[in-house]
Order: sequence, then C-alpha cells, then structure tokens
Amino acid sequence: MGEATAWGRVQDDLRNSMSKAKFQSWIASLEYAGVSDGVVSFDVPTAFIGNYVEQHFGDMIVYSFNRNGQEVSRLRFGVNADRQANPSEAQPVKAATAKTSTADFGHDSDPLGLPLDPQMTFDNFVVGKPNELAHAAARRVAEGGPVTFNPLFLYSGVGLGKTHLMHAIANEIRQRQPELNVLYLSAERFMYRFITALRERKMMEFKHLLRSVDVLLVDDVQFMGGKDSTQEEFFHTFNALVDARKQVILSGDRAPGEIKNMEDRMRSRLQCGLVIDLHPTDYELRLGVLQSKVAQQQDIYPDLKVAPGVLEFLAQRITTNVRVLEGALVRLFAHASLVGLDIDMDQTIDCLADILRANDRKVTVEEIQRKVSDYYHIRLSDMLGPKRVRSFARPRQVAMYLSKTMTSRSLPDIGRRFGKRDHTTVMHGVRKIEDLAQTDSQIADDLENLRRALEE
Ligand SMILES: Nc1ncnc2c1ncn2[C@@H]1O[C@H](COP(=O)(O)OP(=O)(O)OP(=O)(O)O)[C@@H](O)[C@H]1O
Repeated sequence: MGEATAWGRVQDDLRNSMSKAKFQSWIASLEYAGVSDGVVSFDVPTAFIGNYVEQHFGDMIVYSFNRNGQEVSRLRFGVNADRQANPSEAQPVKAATAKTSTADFGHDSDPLGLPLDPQMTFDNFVVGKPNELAHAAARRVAEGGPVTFNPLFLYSGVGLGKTHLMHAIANEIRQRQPELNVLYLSAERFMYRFITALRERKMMEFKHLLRSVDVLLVDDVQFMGGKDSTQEEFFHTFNALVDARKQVILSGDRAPGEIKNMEDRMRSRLQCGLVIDLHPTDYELRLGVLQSKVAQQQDIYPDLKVAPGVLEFLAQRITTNVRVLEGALVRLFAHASLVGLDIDMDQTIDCLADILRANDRKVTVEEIQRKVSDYYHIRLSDMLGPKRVRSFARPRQVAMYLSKTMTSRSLPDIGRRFGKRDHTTVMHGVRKIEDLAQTDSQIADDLENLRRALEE
C-alpha cells in the first residue's frame, strides 16, 4: 500500500473514531507531507494546531498508520504560515479571539497573540489541594474588579496546569468583558515578534500594540532568561501596563527569584505581585482529572466503557504530571476504539506498559510488607507465614494487592516473596481485595492510607 493510501485509511479510521466536528476542527487541517524513517510529517497552519493534534490524537494517528501497514513511530509538524487554517477548523480559536479588538492585531496572518484553547476553561480544570490556591487566585483575576495583585505569577513543574489556568483566565475575561483587550502569548512569541519588529523597523507599532492591552498574559517567562534586550523591552511594557493598572499574569517553570540570567530589576518586578505555585499532584487530584477527562473522551467515543478500578490504578501509578496522565487516557481510548474493545485492566497494562514503567516508583514488595504489618499491628513473620486466620490472611492479601498495583513485580515473583506462595494464591488475594474495596469502606480506607504512606 502506498504511503498516501495509508494516510487515506488513517483518515478513515480517525473519521470513524471521533465526532465530525472534531475531525473537521483538527484532522482536516493537516496537510500530509510524507513518511520518512518512521516519522510522518504534516504541514499545519499554526504551531498550536500541531501541538493540539500531537497531544490529543498523536497516539491514535501513529497506531492507525501501523495498523494500515505503514510503519510510523513519530509525528512531525511543520508550520506553513501561508496555509490558511481550514475555515471550519479555525472556528474554536476564532470564536475565542473574535472579541479582541486591536490586541490580536494588525497582521492577520501572524497575530501578536496566540490563539486560546477553548477547552482550557475553569469548568474543565479539576481543583484539588495541590492547585487550589493557584485556581482561586486565577479565578479572582478572571472575575475582574479592582486589580489587587499585579502581576499574578504562577509557577510549577511541567504539565501541572499553568498554561491551562492562563487560558482559563483569558477565556473567562473574554466572555465576561468582551470589550477588554486580552492578549495571551508565550515569552518565546514575545521575543520573536520583538525581533521581527526590530528587523522590520516597526518598533513603534509593536510598543503601541502592547501598551493598548487591558490584560496581558505571558506564558513561560523563564525563556527570557539571558535574552537581555527582550527582557529590557518586556520590562518597559510590563511597567507601562502595571502603572496603568492593567492586569498582568505570568507563568514560569520556577519562582521568579530562581530564574537564571534574569536581571535583578526584572526579578523584583516579577515578585512584586502575588506569586503562587502549583504543587505536584496527589492521588485525589489525579483521580479527579482522570474522571473528568474520561467524560471528555466519552464525548468522542460514546460507546467505550472503562472497567471499575482502571482509573484508580492509573491515578496510583502515573504520578509524573497531568499531561502524561491525560496522554495515557487519550492513548487508551484511541487504542480501544480502534481494536473495538472496552477498556479493562489487561488492556490498560498492555497499552500503557512504557508509561507505567517510566512511572514506576521505587516502592519494594518488602517495604509494602513492612508497612502493612505495622498498620495492622501484626508480626511480619505472621503475615508471610502459613497461618490462614483472617487477622493474618486479610493483611496478607492487602499487601499482595499493593505489591501488584504499586510495583512492576509479576504474580509469581510476588508469590515467592510471600513465603513461596503460588501465583494463583496471589491472584486470588488481589481479586479479593479489588472486590472488597468496592463494598467495604474500611478496606478502601486502609488501602488509601497505606498507599499514601508508601508514596511519601
Ligand atoms: N487541574 C487540571 N484539571 C484538568 N486538566 C489539567 C489540570 N492540570 C493540567 N491539566 C491538563 O494537563 C495538560 C498539561 O497542562 P498545562 O499545559 O497547563 O501544563 P503546564 O504547567 O503549563 O506545563 P508546561 O510547563 O509544560 O508548559 C493540559 O492538557 C491541561 O489541560
């Protein structure tokens, strides 16, 4: 089968596994540019479309190419600014930017701001302990009213929701106060447009555009570290806006004081408002995110079901960040829809083996055994020994269950570590606890407490 034919079939697969609107919005704007060395290339009208497709449909596309006989392991997107976005594809983005007046500005083909992701709203943001403060501050800013903290500086490690909150603020303000000029861009984009303005001798226009903004959001400001003239220009923009009591919202991958090669005056400017970090996720937040993303996936694949326990398993095992968690779920749904199966535990472990391995915490079976015996106040030797009375057997099964779900050990391996028991005994124990966790709240609480203690 020729490559182009393979792409035709991939498109058919994709068409069949997502809504017409999604297909039109995203897939129809990809221009297939060929496959080479396992990399399939597409031209896209904007980097945002490429990023979005990669994040949301990348796995599905790779999987479908392979299924259709074309070996592919990666996608590559080249931005071809001459290409107009597919008119219907541009809708969600246009809708979000339509209300801005001069801020998206002048050059229609290359606006100063970046498009907003209409999915990144407060409604779609799951709040938990690790991000509640950042969420509350973001909401306060988005609700308008007097500017109380300026700038708002949000920071966190990768994939924990900074960009989502920035988009949510901008989306919300555009909805509540359509008359305001809201500009969202990344620090890189700022630098690129600044350099272009210098080269094209359009600095006056550039400055004027920036100073006419009512709300400025700049993502990933750490990229300005070491870029002295960009910092200088940004510093002036920033001061002009703050002096005019216009809201500025910034994000970075670390606290302002820790950004390398940032001028002192810039640093202190960044720190003079409210600085808040989003903490790494905890189990509840991860589970909440998964539940909310499942609902979104089920809009695309209304017929797919997720077996009980799968989300809890993922929340427990994938601890890196929300982006990885989201990617895992997208992959699971894509895979399940293409092979026509529901999402159960076996399929999950099979389909996400690489992600699960990468996320393996280094909890050992021995550590689990020790914690569980302490927790139930029994001797380790009784837990591992042959006695079958419930006061030993139940903790033993709990420890087996935790060993299965928190480590990558196989059932036979776990059996060996539990007094040379057979793997079927372990399997029985694991199933027993899985069932009890659904009906017995005491066991569910015990599991939660133990997991927490082991994760520390
Ligand atoms: N609390 C949350 N609720 C729902 N979705 C979330 C949450 N946190 C993050 N996400 C999703 O996870 C993905 C990564 O989040 P985002 O891009 O905002 O992270 P980031 O902190 O900006 O990462 P980076 O440092 O890489 O830019 C996005 O798709 C976002 O929608």
